[in-house]
Amino acid sequence: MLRSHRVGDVRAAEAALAATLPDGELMRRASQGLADALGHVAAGEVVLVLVGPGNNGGDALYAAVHLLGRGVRVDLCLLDPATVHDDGLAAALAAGARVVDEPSDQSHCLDAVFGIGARPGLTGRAAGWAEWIARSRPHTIAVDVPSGVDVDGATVPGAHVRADATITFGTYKNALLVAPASGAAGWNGTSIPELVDIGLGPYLPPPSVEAIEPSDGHLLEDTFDWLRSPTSHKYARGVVGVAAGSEQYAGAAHLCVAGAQAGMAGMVRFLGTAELGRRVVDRAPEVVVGRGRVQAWVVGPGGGDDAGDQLATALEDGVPVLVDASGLQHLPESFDVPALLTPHAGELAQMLGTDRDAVEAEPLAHATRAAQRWGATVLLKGARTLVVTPGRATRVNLTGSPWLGTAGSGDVLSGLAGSLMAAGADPHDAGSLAAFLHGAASVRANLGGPVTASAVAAALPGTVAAFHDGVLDVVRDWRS
Ligand SMILES: NC(=O)C1=CN([C@@H]2O[C@H](COP(=O)(O)OP(=O)(O)OC[C@H]3O[C@@H](n4cnc5c(N)ncnc54)[C@H](OP(=O)(O)O)[C@@H]3O)[C@@H](O)[C@H]2O)[C@@H](O)CC1
Ligand SMILES: Nc1ncnc2c1ncn2[C@@H]1O[C@H](COP(=O)(O)OP(=O)(O)O)[C@@H](O)[C@H]1O
Repeated sequence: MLRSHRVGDVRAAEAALAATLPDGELMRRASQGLADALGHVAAGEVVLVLVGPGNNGGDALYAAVHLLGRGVRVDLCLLDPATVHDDGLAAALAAGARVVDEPSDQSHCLDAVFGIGARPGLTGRAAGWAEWIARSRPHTIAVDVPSGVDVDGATVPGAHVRADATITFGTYKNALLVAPASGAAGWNGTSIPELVDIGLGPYLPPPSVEAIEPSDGHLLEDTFDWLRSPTSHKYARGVVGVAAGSEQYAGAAHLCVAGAQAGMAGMVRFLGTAELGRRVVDRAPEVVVGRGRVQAWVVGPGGGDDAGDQLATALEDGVPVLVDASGLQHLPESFDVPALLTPHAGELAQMLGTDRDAVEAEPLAHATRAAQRWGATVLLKGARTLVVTPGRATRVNLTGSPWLGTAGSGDVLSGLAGSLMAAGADPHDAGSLAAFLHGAASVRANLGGPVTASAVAAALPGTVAAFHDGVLDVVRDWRS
């Protein structure tokens, strides 16, 4: 699991760790890690270091000393000479760095303007530097976080640096994992921002945000008891009820069922018109049509006018329910059963009475508001799907690629997540595991190119097996 922490928690952990160490040891570790991560910069090349007023600037100044020792040339732009980290500046100057007034034609840049002490949005010279980076495109590495982003809220309310990569210290910060701020951190293809271990681990509280990784396949056995039982049977695995599809969106029934069949449940029960039921069974003969006992419901994907009635009927069963698409327009005041709501940004905006742009600008805040409002788990679909449950660490999904934004892929996701709930996962685990597997399946189906929702569903069983066996390799393809 990748974990990120809020600034206040990082500062408290740093203080507790620093109290056990000689003065300056933490910055020594951070700057050494930073210099190691800059191993690709060759002797003779020029790095421009943008130096702010605090410890973030200090980290970069000491890293510059290592670079200069390797024959790299270092130019320094100081935001304010009066507030710069004095000892760091003296060390860098003694090692051969030179101070320049403004950026010019340097091919490498180290953004050490602000770190976790940042107030969001750059102004004055710092904003000008961010513009220079956007215009001149030096290869830019952000120190700890890209300057100007909102570190905890993971938003980008004003001018900020867009980096090619970020080297962060001790633990991830929310802005590095969660959109839209993560877009400034320089996710590149299959790689992720680099974490330098400075020994913070034992001092950190539970995370604010976490992300499932390919090595977390143990989560399946942790979550689904029957996986370890030699005597398990289809009812032990659970039955998922799918009320999806309509005359207009008949395909949603197939895709949702395909997702559900690729999940952990032992049986899929379909509820819809007789005609739709016949078509579903034609394509998936394992599916049982009609009412009956289920351990979880999926209601709403591709639903028609009867989505509200279907949701009311499902809720009478007293089992966990996943509500998607048109079902989201008929939410009760609150839920008596565990509930997983799976809107995209437009649907969440409608639920909260705001507009899509507002949700996309602040997805974490809006998903959190909805989770609190309905006392439910909210899975906000998007490039960085969020799963928010009151009282739990938010999960962000880091698998997939932009190719996953294709018609019907949300229907596959809801079937899969519902199937995981029927098989015993709570909404938080079901939503986050489903988002992880769904994204990974899309990349495995066709790394670097288009996929259909059907292809994603077809790749799911193999993805589940590889995850379980600990042999998942490439699971994401992001560029920012
Ligand atoms: N703590 C540790 O032990 C370790 C810390 N480490 C490193 O320290 C970094 C945190 O350093 P930091 O606390 O000095 O804050 P930093 O981000 O450099 O900001 C400096 C000051 O800038 C100002 N300011 C902020 N935003 C602004 C804006 N938009 N526009 C204008 N001004 C703005 C604000 O000052 P103010 O204006 O509020 O007086 C702020 O206090 C951390 O990210 C990591 O790199 C590592 O070495 C490991 C050990
Ligand atoms: N840019 C993107 N990068 C990665 N995944 C995306 C992107 N855009 C959308 N997705 C994923 O694709 C799915 C789309 O779901 P949804 O919007 O409900 O589509 P549909 O209604 O057509 O099924 C979600 O799982 C979402 O997280």
